[in-house]
Order: sequence, then structure tokens, then C-alpha cells
Amino acid sequence: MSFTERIVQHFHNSIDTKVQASQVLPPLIEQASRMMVETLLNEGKILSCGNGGSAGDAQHFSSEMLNRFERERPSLPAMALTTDTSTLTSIANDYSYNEIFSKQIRALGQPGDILLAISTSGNSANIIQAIQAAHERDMKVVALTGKDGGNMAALLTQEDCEIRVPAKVTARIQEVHLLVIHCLCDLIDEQLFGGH
Ligand SMILES: O=C(CO)[C@@H](O)[C@H](O)[C@H](O)[C@H](O)COP(=O)(O)O
Ligand SMILES: [Zn+2]
Repeated sequence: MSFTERIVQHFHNSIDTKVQASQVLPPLIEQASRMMVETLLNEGKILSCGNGGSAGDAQHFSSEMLNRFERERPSLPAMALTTDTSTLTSIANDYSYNEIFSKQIRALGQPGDILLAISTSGNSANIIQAIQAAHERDMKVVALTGKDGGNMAALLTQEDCEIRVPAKVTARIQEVHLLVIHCLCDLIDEQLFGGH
């Protein structure tokens, strides 16, 4: 296979994954957006976390809340837990990498806030502990997952929402996660500032 064919194959795989996801995820994305709007209307905030590419997605979401998505509107309260390297390294160094998000949630999370927990496998230990900490703080969880949902899926309650991409390749799952994030931003703006 030439590099061009290889690249085209990536594009086609990504397109196919998005088509499959479009057939199952819309109701879950709508449900998650309504959860987030309810939190924001009640003076709550959205905390986000993930590892690697998903850390980028966590920051992508918070930046579009704090700044804006596509329309001019006031800033919305969100915070990625993946950016403060002094906090991340000190928690990992003094306690465990598994606690880098949960320790922050115990300090920052308030009842009614939402945790956006992103993991393509659903098995990253620090995301598992983040969800446990969020529940301890009476927060709800919106989980972006993939594969079989991993151990995260069993942790989620009826109050939470899991948006699980029907795919097994991490990169393809992440490509859908980013589209989901943009759908969430659009639906949040539409509910808060649009006609709905
Ligand atoms: O972005 C990629 C792969 O495309 C990687 O950096 C990936 O994010 C890392 O392997 C993460 O550690 C995977 O964690 P998770 O998605 O299973 O929670
Ligand atoms: Zn990636």
C-alpha cells in the first residue's frame, strides 16, 4: 500500500466510524447537553479531564466554554484539570498519578457541577478515580468513552451519561470525541442563547 492509499484508508475509516456513531449517539449527546445546560443555569461549572489526546479534548472543551464556540456570547464556567503542571506533578510525585484529577475534584467540585470524563478505553485509573471523586462531591458525570466502555461504564449511575463511540481504534474514537464536543458546544449555545 502506498502512503497515499494509507492516508486515504485512515480518512475512510474515520468517515465510517462517524457514520456509525451518527446512528447511535445523537440522543446521548442531546441528553448530555441538557445536563450541562441545567448545571450552567444553576450557577454550576463543568470540570474536564483525560489523558494524552483526551487531555487535549478536555482542554478543547473548556476553552470553548470559557472563550466561545461559534457565536458571540458570555463566557461559561468550565475548567480542564489537565493544565496545571505544578499541581499535576506534585500530586503524581507525592501521592500517585492515579490521583491527579480526583484530588483536584475534591477541592474544586461542588454539588451540581458536572465532570466531563474522557477515556477511549474507559480504563484509565485516574479517570476512574476522578469519577469516584465526582460522585462523592454530588456531581454528575458525562463520560466520553469507546470500545466496551471499560471499567468506567460500570461506575456510572442513572444520573450520569455515557457517550460511547462504537469503535475499537483509539484514534478513530478520539476523532468522534472531538465532533461530540463540538456538538455539545453548539447545543449548549442553542439552549442558552438560541431559539430553543
Ligand atoms: O492520542 C493518543 C492515541 O491517538 C494517545 O496519546 C492516547 O491518548 C493515550 O495512549 C492515552 O493514554 C489513552 O488513554 P485512554 O483514552 O484509554 O484513557
Ligand atoms: Zn490521538
